[in-house]
Amino acid sequence: MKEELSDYLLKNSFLLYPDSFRRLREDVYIFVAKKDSDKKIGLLTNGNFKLSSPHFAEDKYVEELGFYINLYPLTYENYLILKDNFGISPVTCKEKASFGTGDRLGLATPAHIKALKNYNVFPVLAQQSPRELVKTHRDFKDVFLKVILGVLEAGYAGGYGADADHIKDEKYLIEAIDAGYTMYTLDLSDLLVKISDMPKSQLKEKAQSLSSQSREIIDRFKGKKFSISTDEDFAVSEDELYKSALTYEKAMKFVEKVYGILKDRLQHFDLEISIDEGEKDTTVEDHIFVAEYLHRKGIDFWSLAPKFPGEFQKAIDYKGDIKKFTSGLKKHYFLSKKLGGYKLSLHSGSDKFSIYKIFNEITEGNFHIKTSGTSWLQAINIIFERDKDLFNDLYKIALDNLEESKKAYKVLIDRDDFPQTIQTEDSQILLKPEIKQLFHISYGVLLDERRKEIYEVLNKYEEEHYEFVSKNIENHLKEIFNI
Ligand SMILES: O=C(O)[C@@H](O)[C@@H](O)[C@H](O)C(=O)CO
Repeated sequence: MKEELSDYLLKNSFLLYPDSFRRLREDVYIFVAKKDSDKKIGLLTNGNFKLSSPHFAEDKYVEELGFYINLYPLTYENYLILKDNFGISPVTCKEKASFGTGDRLGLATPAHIKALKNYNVFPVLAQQSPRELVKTHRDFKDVFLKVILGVLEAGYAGGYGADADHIKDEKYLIEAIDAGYTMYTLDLSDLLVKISDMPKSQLKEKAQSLSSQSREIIDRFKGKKFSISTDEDFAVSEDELYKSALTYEKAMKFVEKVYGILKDRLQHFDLEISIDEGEKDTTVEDHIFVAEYLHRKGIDFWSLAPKFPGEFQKAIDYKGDIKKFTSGLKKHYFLSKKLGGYKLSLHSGSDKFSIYKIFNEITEGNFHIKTSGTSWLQAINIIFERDKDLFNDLYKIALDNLEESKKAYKVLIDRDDFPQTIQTEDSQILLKPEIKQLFHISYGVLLDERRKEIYEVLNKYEEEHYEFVSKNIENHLKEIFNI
């Protein structure tokens, strides 16, 4: 039947995505088809199941298929009808290992699935932060819908999650809840109290105002010794615990508030606490304070993203001392087991090839890794391959706006690191770390200035784009799982 459908669609100028064609129930088949760059959800039915605003030919009975055919835009309304009938929604994660793939352009989900489905890892496909939404002029619903479309296009019937990433306020939280996200990453970085320049006397004075719960945590853990293995142990410092309490207590109130909202509105969700974008590495005392505080408030979080030793800059490999990273990771993992069953999450996880294996090994496969910009860079790679003029244009725009783009991301590049024009004959040029970072953080301005042109190239070379994205994610996974 797939071939007949494909022929029929072709006659009507639509291209069928063959993997998308599947039976949802006895009398309903679903598929995705595209005309130019416009993708539609198609249904073959016996005439009694419909979505709204049919686009193709309402209730047209097609003799050679033996079904009625309709094509629909994937609107949120249509998603809800599909969801209620066929359970195509994202779900919370029950697996040990999970991997997040942000898709800034809303085009990459089929490619992400192609790579992820071959590994024992739970895919979190709709992962986007408000920072990314603002820069790409999208919203949580749009990200969500593009992922659903990608899931249907790939014919993927497995579980997957949707991560409202780096939530810092209620407005975005509510938008994500309304859209149907399953994972909520609370980014506490803006709420951390800066104590690094406070004199000791002021610290002491401030400590007087800590809540009784914070004091209890300090009393319970101060001076405690933990043994990771026969030759690895660490002790918890009272001074450091005070500093952690002073730094994090305010942020804990935000988590409490958000948790209350999530509990009121949702039956199931995965909650991630992200403290990786703070100014200093997460100490064991920070970790203990945060996890204990939340547990004592009955807040059951799914994962914690500490700031591990070393630099986790966007788009490039880990920078720093791998021994220190390993030792820090061991302590955090030890604590995550000791304090209660949440996993560790690695943010800025794109291209951190030199530490993936260690991360998997030390966490015994209990981890979450987030990537996003690395998939956007594959779009840039395609443009480099297929349209040098556009690529040169994008390079110039990115350079001209570097200072603005740097405001949102911590990177070490400067205007002086870059030549005025780029050697496009050099096929390795996009592997240079500074070039990767430049494009990685410039997506906002590039989409503002050349959105139409970028999407046109990616639509024209869709298969190649998918190939680039899936190979790249596969390279990440191979390294993680040491394959
Ligand atoms: O760019 C963003 O805002 C996000 O994609 C990231 O910060 C995300 O949390 C991440 O770490 C992806 O690598």
